[in-house]
Amino acid sequence: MIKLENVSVLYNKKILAVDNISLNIGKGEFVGIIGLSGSGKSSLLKTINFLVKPSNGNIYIDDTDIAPLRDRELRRIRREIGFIFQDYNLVERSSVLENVLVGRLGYKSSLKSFFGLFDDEDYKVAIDALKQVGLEEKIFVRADQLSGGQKQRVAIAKTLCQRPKIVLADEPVSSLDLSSAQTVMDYFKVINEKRKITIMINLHDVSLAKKYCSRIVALKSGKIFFDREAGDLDDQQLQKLYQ
Ligand SMILES: Nc1ncnc2c1ncn2[C@@H]1O[C@H](COP(=O)(O)OP(=O)(O)OP(=O)(O)O)[C@@H](O)[C@H]1O
Repeated sequence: MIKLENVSVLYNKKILAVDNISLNIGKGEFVGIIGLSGSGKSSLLKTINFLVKPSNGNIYIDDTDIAPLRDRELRRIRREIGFIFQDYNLVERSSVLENVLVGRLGYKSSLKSFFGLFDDEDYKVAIDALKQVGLEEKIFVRADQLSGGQKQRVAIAKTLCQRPKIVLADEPVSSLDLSSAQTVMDYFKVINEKRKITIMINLHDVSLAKKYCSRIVALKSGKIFFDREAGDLDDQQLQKLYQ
């Protein structure tokens, strides 16, 4: 479903954030990316949907090489790849529903998107998505009145409105306390299991990665340090990773 072949990301012609990574992620996998700060986790995730262009290598989504795609085709592929940010990426002064509807824009003509015109189907999808993350009662509440954990659940609902096949999440729980982080991770698990959405998630907290992910890819200095099933991790390896 996601295939990376010898992918590198070089910033300003000198900082090699991702160093020749090859990786195959199958449909429905829940993959945690771990590693020290600066090891390239964020750059790796962002290069998968071309938020950051790779300086080398090929990226395939469902066997389609995305590098040669023109705007419209790239937009179609990106619509199927949700991206969740650490800082939620919501419009704070807008309601929960308005924020979630933004996830439908990829399905609208440019004119309808410009005027923010949504139809009954859009509202239905948005409300279903909010139910999925247990926030249907907050639908008319302004985003700035929510807790961090609730904001991240709104971000998940917004992404679900895209009807994604893949969700990439960049440190989505690192600003949250443990209990809110677990609640948010529980929702990732639900969308992975119920909707069969493939998830790649960057996590600082190894215990969360072990608890929720089926596979863990560890990065060190932009390279894969290890790649294994979550159940196979051992403390020695983790010690080496974080040395
Ligand atoms: N836009 C950018 N321009 C220049 N250098 C960058 C840029 N983004 C990241 N870097 C550098 O690339 C390297 C990898 O950063 P990246 O953010 O991918 O790592 P990370 O593992 O996600 O770190 P963190 O856990 O702190 O977010 C670092 O040296 C970082 O300073």
